[in-house]
Amino acid sequence: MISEGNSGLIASDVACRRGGRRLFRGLHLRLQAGQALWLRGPNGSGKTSLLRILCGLVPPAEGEVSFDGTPVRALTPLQRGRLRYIGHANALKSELRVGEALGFLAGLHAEAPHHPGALRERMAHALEQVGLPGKLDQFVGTLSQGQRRKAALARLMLDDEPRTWLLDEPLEALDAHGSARFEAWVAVHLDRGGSLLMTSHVAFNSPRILPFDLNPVPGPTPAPHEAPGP
Ligand SMILES: Nc1ncnc2c1ncn2[C@@H]1O[C@H](COP(=O)(O)OP(=O)(O)OP(=O)(O)O)[C@@H](O)[C@H]1O
Repeated sequence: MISEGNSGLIASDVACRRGGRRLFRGLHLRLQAGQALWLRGPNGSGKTSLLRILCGLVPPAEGEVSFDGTPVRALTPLQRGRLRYIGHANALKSELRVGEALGFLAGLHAEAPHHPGALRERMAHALEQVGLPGKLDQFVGTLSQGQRRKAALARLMLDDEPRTWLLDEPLEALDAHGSARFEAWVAVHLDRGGSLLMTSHVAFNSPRILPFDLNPVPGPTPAPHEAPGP
């Protein structure tokens, strides 16, 4: 049964403006436990902007977004911790070792402090799952692009409870084996009651990730001198 407390991510009548131009409007979306959506649209149509609106990083120009019944911009840190956003940037500092960078991210949303030994073991296991065994003590800056992407995705393996994943181009820079692994994790994640909204310009096979097309509003492109917005 769906109650406010597990209603998932809901966008109602959302519009987005960037750089003085309306990208989309009237967007309705619902993402519940066990569901996965593939957000599709041409370059510049607003997919990244929508992901950032959905996780509360930027407000929509119109409309509302809620997560389990709470407006997404008013989520407590604990509630926000149930949303996992991974953008184009991997949020792993080059000068840190992989284990330090992942440990920092894991600590950000932890409901209780991790025991350092247990966390190290879990991170090592997560890295094995993404195909980076033994990389815990390697500096992030020495990883290849694909390895960095895999390390960022390893963050998703550190959660006890299934979360709502908002992933911007998770397959970017992954090899065929990495993509296949990703699809396998998604299947397990959905079976556990997690959910996923992802963008991808790379084709993939998972029939469980249903297409969701972002229909841009036709209109003039902004003047090149226009200052970027927040
Ligand atoms: N901070 C900003 N200030 C001004 N304009 C922005 C800003 N962020 C994005 N835009 C503009 O908004 C539009 C949509 O960008 P966005 O990154 O959301 O598109 P996208 O669909 O994710 O594109 P891609 O497929 O290339 O990743 C682009 O025209 C971009 O230039």
